[in-house]
Amino acid sequence: MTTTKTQAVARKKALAELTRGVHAIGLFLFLLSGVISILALTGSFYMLQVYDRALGSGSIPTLLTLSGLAIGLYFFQGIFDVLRSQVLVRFGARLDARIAPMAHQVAIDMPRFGFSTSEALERGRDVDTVRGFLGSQGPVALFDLPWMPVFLVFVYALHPLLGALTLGGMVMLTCLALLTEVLTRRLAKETHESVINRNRIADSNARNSEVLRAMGMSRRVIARFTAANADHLSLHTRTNDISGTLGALSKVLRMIMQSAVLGLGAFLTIQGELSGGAIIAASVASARALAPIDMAIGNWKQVVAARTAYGRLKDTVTTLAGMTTPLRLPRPTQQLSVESVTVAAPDTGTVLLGDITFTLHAGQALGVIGPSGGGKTTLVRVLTGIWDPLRGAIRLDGANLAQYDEEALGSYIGYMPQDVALMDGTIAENICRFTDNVDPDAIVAAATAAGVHQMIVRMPDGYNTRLGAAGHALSGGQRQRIGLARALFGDPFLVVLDEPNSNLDSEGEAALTTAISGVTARGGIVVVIAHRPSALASVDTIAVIQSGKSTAIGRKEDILGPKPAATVHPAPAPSDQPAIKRPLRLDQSARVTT
Ligand SMILES: Nc1ncnc2c1ncn2[C@@H]1O[C@H](COP(=O)(O)OP(=O)(O)OP(=O)(O)O)[C@@H](O)[C@H]1O
Repeated sequence: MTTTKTQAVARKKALAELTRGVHAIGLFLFLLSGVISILALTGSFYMLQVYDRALGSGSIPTLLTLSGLAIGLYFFQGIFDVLRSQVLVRFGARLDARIAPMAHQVAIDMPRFGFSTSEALERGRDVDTVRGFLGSQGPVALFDLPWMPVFLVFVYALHPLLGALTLGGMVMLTCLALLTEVLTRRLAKETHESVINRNRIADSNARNSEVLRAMGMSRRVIARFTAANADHLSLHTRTNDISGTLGALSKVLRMIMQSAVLGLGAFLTIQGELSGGAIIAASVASARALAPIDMAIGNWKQVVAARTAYGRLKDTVTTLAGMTTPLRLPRPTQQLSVESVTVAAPDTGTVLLGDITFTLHAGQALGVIGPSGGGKTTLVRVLTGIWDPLRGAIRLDGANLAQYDEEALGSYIGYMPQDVALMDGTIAENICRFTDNVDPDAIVAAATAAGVHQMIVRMPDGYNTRLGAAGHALSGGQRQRIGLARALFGDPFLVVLDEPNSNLDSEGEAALTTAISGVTARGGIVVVIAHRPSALASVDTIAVIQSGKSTAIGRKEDILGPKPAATVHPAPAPSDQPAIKRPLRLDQSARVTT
């Protein structure tokens, strides 16, 4: 079977899994709604019997029997109503438990592809929207809709003219429901987009809290938020105006209908075509026939929101199912090869890095230098699998990164981003990447390799120090050093460090140099991005990346010149860039050999 076919089958299976039991539960609720609708005729039958039988005969026992029967049936109706809402709520909770992990998986993946965190978190809210809807009156109205003919038939049986009047009312209310759908559909989409836009600004403001305070920017960013919020409110108001107006119109129509049925009933009674009880019975039954449409119009906003959210969740599930889980490949031990790699930004498709080729062998350390915006972090993103290359391949021991199982690949790679934001948890949890049943020695070994063990044990709670959101309980340098320990945890084969010394003091820089040497000594590969030359002390190879190209790559001495005899770390060049000895032009396919 081809990969596309396999993925299509997997998507179908995932969708079937997601909707497993939906048909059975749907059928059960449909039938239950039928029973409830039939029981809802109790009031009408009661009226009919009381007027025509009990009052006619003047029999108290008949009246008592009828009343007792009606009360019993009302109780049954109540029990079935409770049962229906409980089934809906439990079904919502089951759906939530099934989808929430997948929605969260997508939410944490989305920012990698240029989506804002508020857009990403929206996926989590989609689950809440669907679950909330299932617990509301919306689905009750939808399940009652197909049973409206029961009441229509009842009214028709009382008198065809009353049936025709009720049918006319149903048609008018259905037209109103369709009009609500047409008028609010586009607005609902725009309102959703305006919420995301407003939340994106709110999210960005909250993230920059310190900068805003220090530079007195609060008033201006609040104004930006207020403008976005005003857009949202205007759309929200328009949507509510439409659904509110049409909702009120449908209520008025229902009341007119109820009176019209009474009036027509009275007319027919005067004409001697209808009994007194039938007037009330017809009025109650016709009101009940129109109630589901009225309720559907009233809940239309939620219906649209739940439908849209469910559509997005279905996409999420099928997309994730289309991804094949690769076989777990053995830990790489030999080499990293970058073969004619071109990288484009996932959101815009702009090419950021073109045709990069090099090979590193076990025990090698590559320093990547170049001006700001040249494409160094972009290289890091493809080396670590954060972004897929547009063309070319990154291979570890010959296997493309895409062939590795994501979790296994993560354990073969150590990555330290430019801005180290640690996670809410303890230092130990952060270093071991939240691994379950971890060997404490492995945590200490990683901290020791990063030269941060002493710093940690000097803290009052040592490895159990809680870091708070984004690790704000630590200084920038401390975060960077713990980030290095996290990158070194489990002795990964490939260690990629993006400007690992930007916040380090001399002690931290020395520890970094030792850590890099440690990785190469145990047969690992290090790629280190550096603006400050001290990070290059223990690398043997240098690549220069500028304007999205690799303009030079080769042995460190050839690119930077021989190391000055008296200094351990090369002195910074005037531009704060390592001085490059050779002109910035080299064969793109230059291979670094050991
Ligand atoms: N997600 C993205 N979408 C679009 N363009 C991007 C994205 N990320 C980076 N870029 C662009 O790609 C180019 C290279 O960025 P990159 O972060 O790789 O540079 P860099 O060499 O690491 O810079 P610095 O040394 O300042 O960190 C820049 O022009 C940047 O604007």
